[in-house]
Amino acid sequence: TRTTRPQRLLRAVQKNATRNNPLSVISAIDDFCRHREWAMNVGDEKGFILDSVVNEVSPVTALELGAYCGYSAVRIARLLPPGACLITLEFNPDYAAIARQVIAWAGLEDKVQLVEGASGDWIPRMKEHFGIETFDFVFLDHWKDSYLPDTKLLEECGLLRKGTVLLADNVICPGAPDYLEYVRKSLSYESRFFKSHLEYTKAEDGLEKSVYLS
Ligand SMILES: CCc1ncnc2c1ncn2[C@@H]1O[C@H](/C=C/CNC(=O)c2cc(-c3ccc(F)cc3)cc(O)c2O)[C@@H](O)[C@H]1O
Ligand SMILES: [Mg+2]
Repeated sequence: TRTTRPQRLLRAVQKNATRNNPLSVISAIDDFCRHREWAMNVGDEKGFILDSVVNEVSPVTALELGAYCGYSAVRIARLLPPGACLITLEFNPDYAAIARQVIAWAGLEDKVQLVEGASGDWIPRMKEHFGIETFDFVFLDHWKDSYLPDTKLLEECGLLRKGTVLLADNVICPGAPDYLEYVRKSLSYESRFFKSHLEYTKAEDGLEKSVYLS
């Protein structure tokens, strides 16, 4: 096929969503993925849980690992208080280009800093490059075997503080067993599982919310 799925997803947003209306962008993507082509966005059911955690934390500094097409960046950024910002790391240039346009269509480019690069390279540079002391909220939704190493890297770089909330997608499907074992056994985290379903399907999945206790 000439176009890629992310390109067709972006076209659906530009066709069906209203500029500067994040909810219409979210709905356009959910409709596209439910009725046209499945894509690995966190989706509406798990997205509702993501929204509730973001609203509870009301983060001033937020980090996302893995932007893909920008769906969860729009879900998170639309809820941020004034002056707050979301940094999202995406190392696939094609996905990054789509995500930038989806975020711009939602009118949220002033609240989102999309960084094109690998999380392992950029996490150590958060302080000197973005002036970030610590993150209030981290959403993990990139390669599932990167969840644990990146969490340990965030700890080592002093980017987590007492009360920082980590929210991880897909802890059942595809699964992140080493990450789950770590946050559930470690005395540095208070962890809780939110049962849900794999986006746009009836398959079991869920989110793990882990509060760093330092
Ligand atoms: C190097 C570190 C690093 N640094 C920066 N960006 C990185 C990165 N590693 C990866 N990325 C980007 O993140 C995104 C990857 C996301 C990976 N997500 C799933 O695999 C997934 C799968 C299913 C599912 C698929 C098929 C099924 F049958 C069932 C379930 C459902 C889900 O919700 C899922 O999130 C892409 O944009 C990568 O370019
Ligand atoms: Mg996911």
